[in-house]
Amino acid sequence: MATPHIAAEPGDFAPRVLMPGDPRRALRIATDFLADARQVTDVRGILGFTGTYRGEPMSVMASGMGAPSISIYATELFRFYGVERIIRVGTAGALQASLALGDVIVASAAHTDATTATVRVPGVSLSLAPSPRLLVDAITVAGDAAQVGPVLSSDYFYLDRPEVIDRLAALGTLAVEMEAAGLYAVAAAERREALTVLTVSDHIRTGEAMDAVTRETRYEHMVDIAARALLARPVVGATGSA
Ligand SMILES: O=P(O)(O)O[C@H]1O[C@H](CO)[C@@H](O)[C@H]1O
Ligand SMILES: O=c1cc[nH]c(=O)[nH]1
Repeated sequence: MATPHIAAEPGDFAPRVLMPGDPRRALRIATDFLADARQVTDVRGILGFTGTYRGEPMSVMASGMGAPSISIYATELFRFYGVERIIRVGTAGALQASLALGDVIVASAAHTDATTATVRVPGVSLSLAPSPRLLVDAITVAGDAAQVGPVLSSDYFYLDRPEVIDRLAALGTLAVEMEAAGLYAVAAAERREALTVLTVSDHIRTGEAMDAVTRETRYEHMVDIAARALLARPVVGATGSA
């Protein structure tokens, strides 16, 4: 069995998946966090691994960048590989002075300029949000170690729109990234669970930024929160997740 974008067999993925954008971060997370990790797919260089975390099966798979890319992988994992729960573990640019490089954000909602909010129900802009129970689990696990709030999932990495950023920041938006909204829309459509946890890699206000290697490697705190939230409740099936 293979899908157009994943070359794995049935049972190759665990019901719980960590999903960074970067395939190299996926490899590092599998190596650092999972026991007995084995590679299960590498189509287009989008690496996926399955092993165990604290004795429970868990997978790590990259999403690539942007809503179209994560929508493909999340849909195929939910629809064809029995995945029940995905937590994106990504990087983001901070919009608020309260955030510093390396801080962790739990994305309780995702504003977006992508069509993913408006294409599914004509005339309606969907509220794109994580699974409430997964959100509560992550907040409980993180305690004071993460800020919780809305993010902007943008289709644009390079687009100078200070007025948009200012307005979103004034509305309490914590940071900008590119995939949370796409993931939340797919999870709603497939009736599965999803959440996004982010590490601040740069600051839109101050111009501070991690270099590429630090961005790839500084994920321990974020992944620890995400992996423990994934495990917080048993997985009992698509419509009856505990
Ligand atoms: O570090 P990742 O998870 O890829 O996330 C962020 O980094 C990429 C842009 O550099 C986008 O994918 C954005 O969402
Ligand atoms: O999408 C992203 C990710 C990190 N920083 C940004 O400014 N945008």
